[in-house]
Amino acid sequence: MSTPLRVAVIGAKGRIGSEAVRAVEAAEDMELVAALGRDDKLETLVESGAQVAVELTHPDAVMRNLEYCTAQGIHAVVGTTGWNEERLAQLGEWLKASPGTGVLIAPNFSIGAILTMRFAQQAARFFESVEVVELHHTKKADAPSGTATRTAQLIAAARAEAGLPPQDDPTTHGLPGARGADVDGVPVHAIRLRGLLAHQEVLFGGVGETLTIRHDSLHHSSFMPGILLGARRVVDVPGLTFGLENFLFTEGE
Ligand SMILES: NC(=O)C1=CN([C@@H]2O[C@H](COP(=O)(O)OP(=O)(O)OC[C@H]3O[C@@H](n4cnc5c(N)ncnc54)[C@H](OP(=O)(O)O)[C@@H]3O)[C@@H](O)[C@H]2O)C=CC1
Ligand SMILES: O=C(O)C1=N[C@H](C(=O)O)C[C@H](O)C1
Repeated sequence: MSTPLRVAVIGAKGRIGSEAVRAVEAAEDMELVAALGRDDKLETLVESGAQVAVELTHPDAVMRNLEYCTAQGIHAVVGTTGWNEERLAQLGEWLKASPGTGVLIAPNFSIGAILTMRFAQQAARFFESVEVVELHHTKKADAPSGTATRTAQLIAAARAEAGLPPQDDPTTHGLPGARGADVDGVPVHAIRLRGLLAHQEVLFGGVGETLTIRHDSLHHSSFMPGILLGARRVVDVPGLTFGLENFLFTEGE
């Protein structure tokens, strides 16, 4: 049997982090070498010999953690949200200074959510209207979700590629926010409700018909196969990979 992959989890006491700790412990080809909470030192990652850090913390913490990991040549699988162009550019600089290190940022690790994005991308060019509704638990720090933002960006790119005009919105009266956030011309609505975990609907409208693509993550276990796959693959893919689909689909699929 080959040597197990040495994996650490940062944010190990959180909702998804605690599930990731259990998943890594249960994986036969991995060894959990560190489980870091807010008060633990990042130096533990080096001391424990971690090859991959799974980063599942908070948008306020993720950059500091990744600066450390990339400087130390520790690969990272990142589920934490809150990404924008500026943050990605900064991460790109750190990776440039650390050739050979791989970072995977996955707005969503669940296969259903990745397929939702893919199907939405495919459907986008056929419909005049599209809106995204994401629904999450009440403890979520960011809105709209990373998944909804990514979904809207992919839809907008597909519409632009197909030569579709911007969506017409005749709203001139009402309350600010009623039409949601504008992500590249796609309205995105964020709902926070007790009892929910992570859910998304992509609603398309055309002449006399609508199409709704819906995904529900009912438990944090839905994210685990994606995290484990990311950890196995990221060690062989230097630089930044954005989206788990890059490790799931073959070219042209
Ligand atoms: N990509 C995906 O598929 C998924 C992504 N997520 C994302 O993962 C992130 C975490 O979500 P969730 O588990 O629900 O959040 P939680 O608040 O439950 O967990 C975050 C954990 O990180 C800890 N933490 C905060 N700062 C640091 C730090 N500097 N170092 C180490 N640990 C730290 C927190 O500690 P404390 O408790 O002391 O505050 C907490 O235990 C979010 O950005 C969320 O959107 C979530 C699910 C799926
Ligand atoms: O905070 C969460 O819970 C989730 N965050 C990710 C996101 O913002 O898209 C993934 C999933 O929706 C759960």
